[in-house]
Amino acid sequence: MKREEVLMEALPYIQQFHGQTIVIKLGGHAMVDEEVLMNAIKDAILLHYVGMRVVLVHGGGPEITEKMKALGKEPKFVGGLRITDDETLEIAQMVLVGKINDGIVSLVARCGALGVGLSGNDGNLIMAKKIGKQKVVIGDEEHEVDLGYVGEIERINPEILDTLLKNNYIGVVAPIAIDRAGRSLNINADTAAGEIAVALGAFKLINLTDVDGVMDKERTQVFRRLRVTETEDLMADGTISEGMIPKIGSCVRAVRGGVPHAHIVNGNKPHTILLELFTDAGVGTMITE
Ligand SMILES: Nc1ncnc2c1ncn2[C@@H]1O[C@H](COP(=O)(O)OP(=O)(O)O)[C@@H](O)[C@H]1O
Ligand SMILES: CC(=O)N[C@@H](CCC(=O)OP(=O)(O)O)C(=O)O
Repeated sequence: MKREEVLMEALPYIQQFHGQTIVIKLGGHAMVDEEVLMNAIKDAILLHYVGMRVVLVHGGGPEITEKMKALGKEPKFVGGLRITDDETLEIAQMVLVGKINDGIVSLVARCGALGVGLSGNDGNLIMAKKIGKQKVVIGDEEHEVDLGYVGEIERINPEILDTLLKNNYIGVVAPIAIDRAGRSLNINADTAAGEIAVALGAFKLINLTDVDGVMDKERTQVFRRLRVTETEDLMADGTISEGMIPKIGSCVRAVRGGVPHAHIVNGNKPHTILLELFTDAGVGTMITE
């Protein structure tokens, strides 16, 4: 395709997206490779300059795990959620808020835009309550495990993000929430991104991961478009498993909550966000109601 044709193919999308809000979840694996992260941020900045209101919600699970191990702590998960004691919460806050969030804001600045870093504590952005005890089956026996300082989201107060977006900043959000008593809780970043997309009335939620999208059971083909009911069938027959479950969960929450499209794309390949949004064919999976 000629260069002018590529640009003209993007025009109707640019017109449609202008002034709309987009929430991009940066997956934990992208966080350990600066080049991968930089490519995603460059795409986000292009979206910002074509007039979209951009919010980046990041993970950092692999880095929290690494830091815990370095400090002699063994990471444990129940249903994909990290069991979080006092010390783990401190490590998670250090890694997510102190390191990763700040690092992303710096990269945004290096790419020529202004980012503001927030955790869910800021302006009561993400309010949550402790999940508490969860049932797990070990062998033949059912046990109850207390997840500790892990939160389930009760409410998003998007005013602080709205204020930043209105003033032309890119919002960068770490997955830490605050409870009613003002204590911090660790929350899953996919869930946070879905809830924030709903609360902001976003036009799109993009979830970046390490595969090309939602794939069939044999992992040979990517589904380009899926309806919520189809994702439910793929969950029921085990096609969607492991780390893909919370991603689909947050996409389903988002589209059910009024976000017209949620996308899952490969963050390890350069500029997949732009190719998914600005080309007719797309490159990942688009989920709609
Ligand atoms: N149907 C599916 N299609 C694609 N990937 C799947 C599917 N089911 C499970 N997965 C797994 O989900 C993983 C993505 O989740 P995860 O590793 O948690 O990503 P991230 O760290 O980017 O948040 C993929 O690498 C893949 O192993
Ligand atoms: C409660 C819980 O599990 N919180 C996550 C927060 C980070 C996250 O979600 O990071 P990814 O997107 O990289 O998985 C954790 O501690 O790993």
